[in-house]
Amino acid sequence: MHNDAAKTALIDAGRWVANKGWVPATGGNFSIRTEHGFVVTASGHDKGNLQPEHFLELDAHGVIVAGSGKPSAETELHLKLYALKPSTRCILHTHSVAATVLSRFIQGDTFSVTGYEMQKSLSGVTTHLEPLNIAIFDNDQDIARLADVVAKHHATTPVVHGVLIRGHGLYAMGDSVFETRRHIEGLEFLFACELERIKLEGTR
Ligand SMILES: CSCCC(=O)C(=O)COP(=O)(O)O
Ligand SMILES: [Zn+2]
Repeated sequence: MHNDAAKTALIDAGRWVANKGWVPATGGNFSIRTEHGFVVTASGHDKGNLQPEHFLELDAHGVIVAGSGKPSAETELHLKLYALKPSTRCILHTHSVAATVLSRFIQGDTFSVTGYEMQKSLSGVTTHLEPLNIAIFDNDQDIARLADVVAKHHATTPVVHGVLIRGHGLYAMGDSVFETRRHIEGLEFLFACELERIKLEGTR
């Protein structure tokens, strides 16, 4: 994808996730793999009202080649996820209430669900009968260190659709902007269902 098309797609995605209430208070950051590198949101902007000047262009090594301001504080995690899964073309990071609360409530290192038809919104999933697992990592203000922890985990348990960062939010990934948006929407539906279920019946 060309840089300008990437920015347009991310502006549109930002408006969409903001309308869902998933990027409050400048939370969240977005990126696309382009022909020659990456486009990533600049730090600190309202992700629901992005403008073309709110992006930086990076080369294939993650070095800034165009744009002003600072790249997202979480750029290193985006770059690591692209490196871990080379088919990934778009990463959208969101801060929904459900992802934030559930990732704190779950004490283990995995959000695991079975039995929901919506699991099939995630690429490669063909049945509600098998567990869908999303890894949860403890939040860390040292993003390089957090990215290394994700990479270490990926060596044994590959990251496929995204990861949760505890008390922080969701990183969803996909082979296109459309797929990443579908993964966010599907995962957020599953998070919301699990929160409702836990409220009704506890963790059983
Ligand atoms: C305002 S929420 C704290 C920062 C954060 O987690 C986030 O997603 C936004 O950071 P950025 O540097 O990309 O604006
Ligand atoms: Zn964040």
